[in-house]
Amino acid sequence: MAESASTGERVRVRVPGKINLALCVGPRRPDGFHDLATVFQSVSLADELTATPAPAGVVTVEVAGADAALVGPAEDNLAVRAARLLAATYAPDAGAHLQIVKGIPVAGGMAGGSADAAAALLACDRLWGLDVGTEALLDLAARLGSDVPFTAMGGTAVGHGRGERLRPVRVDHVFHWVLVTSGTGLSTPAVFRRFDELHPPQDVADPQIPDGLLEALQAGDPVALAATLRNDLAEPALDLRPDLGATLGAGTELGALGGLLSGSGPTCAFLAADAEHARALADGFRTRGVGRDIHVVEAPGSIGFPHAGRG
Ligand SMILES: C[C@](O)(CO)[C@H](O)COP(=O)(O)OP(=O)(O)OC[C@H]1O[C@@H](n2ccc(N)nc2=O)[C@H](O)[C@@H]1O
Ligand SMILES: Nc1ncnc2c1ncn2[C@@H]1O[C@H](COP(=O)(O)OP(=O)(O)OP(=O)(O)O)[C@@H](O)[C@H]1O
Repeated sequence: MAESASTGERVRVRVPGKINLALCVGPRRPDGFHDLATVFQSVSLADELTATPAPAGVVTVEVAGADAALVGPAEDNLAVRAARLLAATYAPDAGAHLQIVKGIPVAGGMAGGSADAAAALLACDRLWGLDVGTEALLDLAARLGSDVPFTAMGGTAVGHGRGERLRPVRVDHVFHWVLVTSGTGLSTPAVFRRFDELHPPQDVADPQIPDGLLEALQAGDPVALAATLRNDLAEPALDLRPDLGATLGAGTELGALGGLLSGSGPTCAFLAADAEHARALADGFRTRGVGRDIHVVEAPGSIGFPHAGRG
């Protein structure tokens, strides 16, 4: 988890969004999920969640920030569901007001809702004085969604299972990326469904992390990293949203080292050689009028819970 601070009866948590440097998708499982081999990395684009006390059994949410209008009703908010799940499991009489400031694009493939759920778990655990421990929080996180455990950990991690089985990876180098958001979101279940339509299960191999990816990360070598980036959801996402092909093409033309769809999209992520190159790429996207917002970010964007991973 990113930085958090408590002042009296107020707990504030800053929680980063993520990109998947590799998102390798296996066949659909009987439970409807897909086994993944993925490398998650936090980026320096974050939401902020503040939890304050509320009467017993009451959990409310208020959302502000760029994409606030796109977040659905309070009862569907993943942060509210997270706080209610923590209360139901450990503190039935607890209540909280949650205030979220969105910095992560909504429905952008960057795990914004998942990040807020992770932030709510950590903030309410502190607010209510529970101290349930990292393993228990990660268990609850996995029940809320496949991306929630990683957003609770932050940093860099290899993910297996449906993305909830995590192994943290130590990365001492910073990589520079440009994120190009889209004016219209993409539904994660719809992208996985199109993957199934395009790939009959018998044609889908067990997913593997691309050779050389982790070595490139640990060597701090963006050129080598660019050669290993992979997202198996790009094909179905581009099938649903052919306009994203132009965004990815613009990145190649502007000289990005590599580019890929972030998660299930539609945000596209472009790898730069260094901070100056990232700023130049961002200027290029702005000049061409590509995408909705252009963000220059660093990855990994935060340090996670120490020793939070599970094999
Ligand atoms: C695309 C990624 O963001 C990559 O990290 C994640 O795989 C999606 O994670 P998420 O949004 O937390 O997804 P969940 O809320 O767990 O699941 C939403 C839906 O996505 C599909 N889903 C998700 C994860 C997975 N490993 N296989 C799937 O098929 C399922 O249809 C599921 O009903
Ligand atoms: N706290 C929240 N922040 C943003 N979206 C939320 C939140 N709670 C629920 N949602 C809903 O979840 C849906 C997906 O939004 P989200 O921003 O999490 O997508 P995403 O980044 O594409 O997710 P992922 O990368 O995990 O697949 C949207 O329809 C949104 O209304």
